[in-house]
Parts: sequence; structure tokens; C-alpha cells
Amino acid sequence: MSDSSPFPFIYLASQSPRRAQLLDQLGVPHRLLLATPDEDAEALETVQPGESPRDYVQRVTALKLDAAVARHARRSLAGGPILCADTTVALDLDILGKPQDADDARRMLARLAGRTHSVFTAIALQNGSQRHAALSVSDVRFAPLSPAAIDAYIAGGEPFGKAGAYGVQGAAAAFIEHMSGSYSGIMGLPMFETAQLLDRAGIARGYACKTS
Ligand SMILES: Cc1cn([C@H]2C[C@H](O)[C@@H](COP(=O)(O)OP(=O)(O)OP(=O)(O)O)O2)c(=O)[nH]c1=O
Repeated sequence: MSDSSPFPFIYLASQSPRRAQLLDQLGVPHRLLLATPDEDAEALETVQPGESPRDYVQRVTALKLDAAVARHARRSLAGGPILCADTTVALDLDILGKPQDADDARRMLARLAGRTHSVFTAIALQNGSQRHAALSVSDVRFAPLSPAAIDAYIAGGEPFGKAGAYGVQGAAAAFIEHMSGSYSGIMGLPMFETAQLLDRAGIARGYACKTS
């Protein structure tokens, strides 16, 4: 483990409220480092031809961190480690991003119904000149879903802004027959891997239950 971080907080470069909530759960003081509208965050999330979901999610996370490091420098902010993440749902080798609209959400949920998919969440932390990264992989099996169940779920608004058009932490929990891996990873920030990364970088956590 490296020396303790001199910083009393980290920057979370993510607009996802779930990630902030999970970081709170780990007892890590943080400030948001968000992109401005002129930074085209969506442009980072373009899949390259033939790219596997595993490669994609790690590449996008590294790009998000590059952008966040540049943003931090541009704004002349006080020092502090910077954390980024990306979550991707993959069915076979197809990447399911966030749905564009209700029809897109309906198509994604109909594909996921009655099948097992994978959820990849990559995380990356910049601490001074050092970069640490980790990957969480989970498998989720959905029960068969009727068109009416899918429509009712979409009407509730939950699919929007979420990879694969669902949130494990919401009403979609009722769709899930089985899962293996990391619940928090599926939700957007794998707590075990994040704690390990912070520990490796010497960053204090409020509830510092060390795993090694
Ligand atoms: C599968 C799944 C995803 N999600 C969310 C987590 C992420 O917010 C989102 C995936 O999109 P991301 O592109 O990973 O993250 P984001 O655009 O919300 O935030 P940022 O890029 O600023 O960090 O899907 C859930 O909340 N629950 C779930 O069960």
C-alpha cells in the first residue's frame, strides 16, 4: 500500500446519483466533478467495430478519467484523487447502452427477458501521477416478461439513464430470478473493488474495514 493520501476528499466524476450514494455507503467524502454541457460526454461512449463489452467498458472508463483529469486541471481545482466508472450491459456480445426512448427500452427489455446477461462495471482512479483500475463482472438472469409487464415498467420511467434499460435497485428487482457477482457493481459502482482501489491508493474510508 502507498502512503496515506493527504486529501480529505476525492472527486467523483460522475453524474450518476447511484455512484454518489454507493460512495457515501463506503464512507468516502467526495465532491462532484461534472462535465459542462460543452463537453460531449456521450461522444466518449461510442462502440468501436468488433470491440468486446469487456474492452469497451474499460476503454470508456479510461476516456472518462482522461476527460475528468483535464477538467480538473482546466478549473484549477484543489488537488485530490479522481474516480470514474462506466457500466455496460451485454447480451451475448451485444452492448446495450442507455435507451434513447420508450421503444428502445421496450426492445432492450424484450431481449433481456427469459435470458442471462452480463453487467460490466469498470472503475478507474487517478491519484497524482498514478492510475489504478478494476473491473467487476456480474451475471443476471431475467424471468420471462410479458409485454404488459415491460410496458408498465417503462411507464414508471425507471429505464431511462440506465444501461440495459433497468435498475436492479428499483422495480426491476422483481424481474431478476438469479444474479451472481456484485449487486453494487450492477448498480454502477462495485463496492468491493472500489474499496480495494482506494485502499491501494492510501485513501481513507470512514468505515475502513480492510480486506487485506
Ligand atoms: C444495470 C444498471 C445500470 N444502472 C445505471 C448506472 C449508471 O448510472 C448507468 C450506466 O451509465 P454510465 O454511462 O455508466 O454512467 P452515467 O452516464 O449514468 O454517469 P457518468 O458517465 O457521468 O458516470 O446505468 C443502474 O442504476 N442500475 C442497474 O441495475
